[in-house]
Amino acid sequence: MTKTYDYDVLYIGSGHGTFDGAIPLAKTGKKVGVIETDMIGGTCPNYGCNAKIALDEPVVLKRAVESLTSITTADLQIDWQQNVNNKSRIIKPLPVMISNLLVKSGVEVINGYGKFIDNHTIAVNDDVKTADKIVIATGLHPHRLEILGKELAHDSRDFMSLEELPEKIAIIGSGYISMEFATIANAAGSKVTVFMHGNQALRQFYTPYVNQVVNDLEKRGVSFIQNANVSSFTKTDQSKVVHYADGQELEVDFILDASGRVPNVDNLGLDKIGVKYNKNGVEVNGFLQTTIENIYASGDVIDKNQPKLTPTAIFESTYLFNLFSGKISSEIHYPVIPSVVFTSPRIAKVGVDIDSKESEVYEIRENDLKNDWYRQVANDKLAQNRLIFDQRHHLVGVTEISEQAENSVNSLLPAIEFKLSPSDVNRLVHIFPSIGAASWGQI
Ligand SMILES: Cc1cc2nc3c(=O)[nH]c(=O)nc-3n(C[C@H](O)[C@H](O)[C@H](O)COP(=O)(O)OP(=O)(O)OC[C@H]3O[C@@H](n4cnc5c(N)ncnc54)[C@H](O)[C@@H]3O)c2cc1C
Ligand SMILES: NC(=O)c1ccc[n+]([C@@H]2O[C@H](COP(=O)([O-])OP(=O)(O)OC[C@H]3O[C@@H](n4cnc5c(N)ncnc54)[C@H](O)[C@@H]3O)[C@@H](O)[C@H]2O)c1
Repeated sequence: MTKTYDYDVLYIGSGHGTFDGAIPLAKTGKKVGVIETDMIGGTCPNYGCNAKIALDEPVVLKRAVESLTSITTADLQIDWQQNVNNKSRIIKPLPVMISNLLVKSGVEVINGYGKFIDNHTIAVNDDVKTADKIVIATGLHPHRLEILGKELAHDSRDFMSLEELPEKIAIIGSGYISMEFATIANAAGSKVTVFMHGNQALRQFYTPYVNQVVNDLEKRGVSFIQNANVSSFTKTDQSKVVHYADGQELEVDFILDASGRVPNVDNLGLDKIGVKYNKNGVEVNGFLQTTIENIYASGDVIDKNQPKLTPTAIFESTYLFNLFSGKISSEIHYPVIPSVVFTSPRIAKVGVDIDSKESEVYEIRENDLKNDWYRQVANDKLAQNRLIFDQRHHLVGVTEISEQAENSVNSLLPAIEFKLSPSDVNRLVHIFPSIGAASWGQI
C-alpha cells in the first residue's frame, strides 16, 4: 500500500461477501477496514438463512412425525412465539461472534453508512476513510410494489420477528421467500394466500417438482391466486385488504411483499466516480473488478449469472482474499453452485439444469425415491430426482424433490465438480445407512 491510504482494502458492507475474505486478509498483515450501516454479518445470519432455518426446524419435525403417523402418535403444534424466541436466541450471538472474529484478525470495523467521495475515499459518519482498494459488498434490499397503500406491506425481516402469528397472511410473489415463508406460516397454523405475478411459482426450479410442492401446500390449505395483478392495499379497523384482479379483494392480518430483492447501488456515489451498474447490480469483469480499476464488488450486489446466495458470496470474498494477498492472479472460476428452496419437501439442484437446452444432449435418469429402501425408512411421500449424465457417464447435474434434497445434492457435489469417472465413483465408500450412501448408490 502507498503510505497515504488508511487501508489496503476497505469493504462497504459486512456480509458473507466481505467477512469470509476480510478475516484471512487481515491475518496476512494487510490493513483492512469494514464499514457496516446495520448488523455485522449482513443479511444471511441476521435476517436471512440462519434466521429462516431456525424457524423452519419445527416444520421439519412436524413433517417427519406426519410421515410416520401410523407409528408415532402426536398432535404436533408449533408455538409461534416460542419459535420466534428460539430463532432470536440462536441468531443473537452471531453478529457479536462475527465482529469478534473481524476485530481479532485485525480488521477495523466502522459502524456507519459508506459513500464514495472519489475512487480512493469513502465518507462515513462525518469522517473520511481512504483505501488503496475498495470492495462494494452492499447486498440487496427488498423490492416494494409501487402501488397505493404499499406502506401497509411488510418484508421478510418483519415476518421473522412477528411476536404473534397472524391468522391470515397474504404473500405477494411466489419466489424463494414466498414459498419458504408460506410453508412455515401454514405449518404454524396461519391461513396463507399467495398472490402470484404469473402462473408459475419458483421459476428457478424444475416445474414438475415445483408443481408438486404447490399442490401439496394447496392440500394443506394454502391458496394460490395466479396472475393476481395486485393493484392496491387498504386497511379497515381490524385488517388489511389486498385488492387484486378485476375488483376482487381479500382481508388479511398481515401482508408480506416478497416480490424480489434489488441491489444496494443507490446513494453510494457510484455515478460520481464512474462505477457502472444496472438494475441487476454492479458490473464486474473476471477479477470482480468494476469499471474503476481499484474498486471491486463481491456478493449479491454483483450483476452476475451465478445465483445470489450465501455460498456464492463466500466464494467471491474468498477469491478476493486470494487475489489481494497475491496467492492467485487469475480470473474467478466458479465451481458448480448448488441451490435449494427450503419448502417441505425441499427442491435442490446443482450443475446442468434439467430444463436447459444443454441437458438435451445428455442422458437423464429419473428416480422415484419412494422406492429406495432408505427413503422408505422416513416414509418420504414426495421424493424424486433426475440425474443428468454426459456421454462418458459422468454426473453433470442433479435436481431433487424430497425432505432430504439439500443433503442428497450436497453429497453428490464432488462427483460433478471434480468430474468423477464411474471408476472414481466406485472408489468412494460411504457410511451406511445414510443419505450419502443412498444418493451415491444411484450413480
Ligand atoms: C429471507 C432470506 C432468506 C435467505 N435464505 C438463504 C438461504 O437459505 N441460503 C442462501 O444461500 N442464501 C439465502 N439468502 C440470501 C443470502 O442472505 C445472501 O445471498 C447473502 O447474505 C449475500 O451476502 P452479501 O454480503 O452479498 O450481502 P448482505 O449479507 O446483504 O450484506 C450487505 C451488507 O451491506 C450493508 N450495507 C449496504 N449499504 C451500505 C453502505 N452504504 N454502507 C455500509 N454498509 C452498507 C448492509 O447493511 C448489509 O449488512 C436469503 C436471503 C433472504 C433475504
Ligand atoms: N433458500 C434460499 O437460498 C433463499 C431463500 C430466500 C431468499 N433467497 C435469496 O433472496 C432472493 C430474493 O428472494 P425473493 O423470494 O424475494 O425473490 P425471487 O426472485 O425468488 O421471487 C420474487 C417473486 O416476486 C414475483 N414478482 C416480481 N415482480 C412482481 C410484481 N410486480 N408483483 C407481484 N409479484 C412480483 C416474481 O414473479 C417472483 O415470484 C432470492 O433470489 C435468493 O437469492 C434465497
